[in-house]
Amino acid sequence: MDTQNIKQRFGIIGNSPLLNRAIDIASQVAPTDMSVLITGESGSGKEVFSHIIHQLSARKHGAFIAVNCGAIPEGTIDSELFGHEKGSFTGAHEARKGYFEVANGGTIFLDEVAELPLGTQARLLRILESGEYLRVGSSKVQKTDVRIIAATNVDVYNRVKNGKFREDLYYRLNTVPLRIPPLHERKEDIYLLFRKFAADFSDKYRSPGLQLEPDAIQILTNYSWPGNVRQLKNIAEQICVLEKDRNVTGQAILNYIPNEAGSNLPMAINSTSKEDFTERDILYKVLFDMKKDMVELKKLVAEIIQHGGNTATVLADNPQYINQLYRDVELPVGQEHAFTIQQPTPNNNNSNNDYFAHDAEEVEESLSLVDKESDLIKKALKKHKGKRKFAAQELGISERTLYRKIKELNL
Ligand SMILES: Nc1ncnc2c1ncn2[C@@H]1O[C@H](COP(=O)(O)OP(=O)(O)OP(=O)(O)O)[C@@H](O)[C@H]1O
Repeated sequence: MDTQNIKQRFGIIGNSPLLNRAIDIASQVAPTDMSVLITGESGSGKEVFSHIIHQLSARKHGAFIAVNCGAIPEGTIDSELFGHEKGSFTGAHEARKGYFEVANGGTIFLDEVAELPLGTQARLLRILESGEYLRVGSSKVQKTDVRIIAATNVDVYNRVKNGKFREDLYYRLNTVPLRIPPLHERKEDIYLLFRKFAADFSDKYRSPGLQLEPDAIQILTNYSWPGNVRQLKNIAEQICVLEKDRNVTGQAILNYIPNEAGSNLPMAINSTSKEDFTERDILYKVLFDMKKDMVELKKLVAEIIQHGGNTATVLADNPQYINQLYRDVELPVGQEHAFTIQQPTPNNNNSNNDYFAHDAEEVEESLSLVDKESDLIKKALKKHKGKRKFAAQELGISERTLYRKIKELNL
């Protein structure tokens, strides 16, 4: 099947040489049964390519199972992939088939493969080498015939160097590397993709078609698209649904595209929207600090409970809580290092309780952080150009948790 036919069949939009090259490699490797490691930024189309490979292979009538390794908790991943025997761990009331058993004769797509724990990597290597595996809680060797397509948006070799990914597994998976180019390396495809998505969404929502002014096209093309095709699709949908004027100007487009620091967008962003962004930035920072305070407060309360309610001892032993919680507050002389929090009573207005009350207010406000969570995550991802590792660090959560939240919140 030639490149154009593949594009038509799988709904792939784009004409850039880099994209065409990736399609060529996928179609050449598809019938060989070799393992493929697909690399590419978030949202660039790795899963789409895994489907192409499966569908153009002799296994096309077999199962195709996509597993998001980053979203499955470490404690259950072996059982999900390889199955388990009844009673092999608390809660294993029944024996369960794993994906490798279910996909026998087909293909497994292991997305975010770099997130696999080392123990699971050893099991995976065994399957790749001999097709053999053990169910969790069993010593009976099982056999399966599954093709593995793995994908990652991080540099797996870097993980190898840091001892987080097995080198032998890396080479075994990477028999054929397939790189999906990010949108900023195929700018000529951006407008094409936008037009296709906008037309599809106009159909779906029965809204009139969109026309882009030249400056709007230029802005779309110059934007860096850290979330790649997925982000472009989301923005096309938003514009399609929200934009009243179907003749979309550059200024209108700017309302949908995140502001880029050191932006190379061709239009000057007017001063009001710039100010808005700055205010929003400050708000995010405040919310983020409040979330950190919440965590510190929770730790502090837990410590106090563990110490039978002896607040003074806990505070004296843990000055870091006070430093963190009261970093922006000038404490009264003599109380910088330790003070007791008394039970607040309606008439008790002493200075210690003022602090307590002050914090209680903040805690109350910070409850709304649940609603702000998705905004914060988006903001962190934008700030770190879609790099989940750094966004997770900034948010103070693990990369795995961030990954789960992105899926949960449908970001
Ligand atoms: N060239 C393309 N033409 C049309 N649609 C595309 C193209 N590439 C990707 N898409 C669409 O973009 C979205 C994201 O693609 P996909 O899920 O394959 O990305 P991914 O790289 O696997 O993402 P992640 O890193 O989050 O796992 C999907 O809706 C997919 O259909």
